[in-house]
Amino acid sequence: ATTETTETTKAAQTEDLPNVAILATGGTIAGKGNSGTDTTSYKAGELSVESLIEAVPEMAEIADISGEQIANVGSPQITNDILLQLGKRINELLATDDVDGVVVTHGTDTLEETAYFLNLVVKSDKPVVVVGSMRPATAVSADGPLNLYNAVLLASSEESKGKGVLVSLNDRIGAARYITKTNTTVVDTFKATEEGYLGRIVGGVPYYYTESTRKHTDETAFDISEIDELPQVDIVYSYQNNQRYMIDAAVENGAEGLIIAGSGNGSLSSAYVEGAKDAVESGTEIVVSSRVGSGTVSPRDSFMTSDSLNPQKARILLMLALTVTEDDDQIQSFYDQY
Ligand SMILES: NC(=O)C[C@H](N)C(=O)O
Repeated sequence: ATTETTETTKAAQTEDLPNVAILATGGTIAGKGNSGTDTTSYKAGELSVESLIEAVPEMAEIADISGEQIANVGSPQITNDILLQLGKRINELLATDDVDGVVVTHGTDTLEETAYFLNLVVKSDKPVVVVGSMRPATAVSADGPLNLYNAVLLASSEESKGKGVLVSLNDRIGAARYITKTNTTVVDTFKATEEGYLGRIVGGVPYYYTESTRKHTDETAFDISEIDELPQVDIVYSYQNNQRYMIDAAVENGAEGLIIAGSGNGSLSSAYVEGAKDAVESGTEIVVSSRVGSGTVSPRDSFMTSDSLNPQKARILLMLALTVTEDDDQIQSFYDQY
């Protein structure tokens, strides 16, 4: 009888655990190097989602975990098609009562782009946490396993609900809207220098302190459920002596939108201004962002501006904006709100 009770209690406990789906896309968190000290010449996207889950058995104590392999690539190989597949799958999973939260494992190089995309297209207040690592799984002091555990912890937590898509590495909780990769190699690379983190994880407990003020998830105008292809949006960079052919090439190659990473507060050379004006004439939407890395690009008469979105996130928003409108005022209002 005692055994029976114990088993029933265990079963009840398991039922009570939140269900977290881990969707794996590759990256260094699934990377393998040749030695424990190889932290730069390893191969990203090698380990399967099953191996990632097996490496952290402690996760089973806080959640019922399931795994799905969406892709297994280094994050520079993440395409619009993968973004759409991932966004749709997350919406499908979160629409059921069987999934309480989602963790996406991802390479860190373009992680903020995927996180911001999901922040704009996930239609649920359930937690979605994007996680990566800076050291491959084979490294001495690999950071992936604890980052993954923390991501599952956040995805299982009631407190994480309604905060938009979260990014967690290095015991920090970041908002997809604000966080960016700031260092090529160090573990402490994801930062939001102006807005800061939403919180941190201490001794297995999430502590939240702030929230993003920008609209996200079910508050946005975007619905990808019927979308099979995103519009082509490219980025050109500002530098001294730049020539307009960079812009012309993007237009000739079919860019429906173009982000210009301006210098300073979005300043542009005369060559870029001329190129951009002609691009607008030929139907390409131009948004000016900044190469500086932080700060808001102030509104201007001639072109739309990206608010405080860096060029790579400004691109994500313009792709989605172009799925609903070509009206500059409406697109600008998305930059002001999201
Ligand atoms: N730390 C990382 O994950 C970097 C890797 N190259 C990637 O983005 O896939």
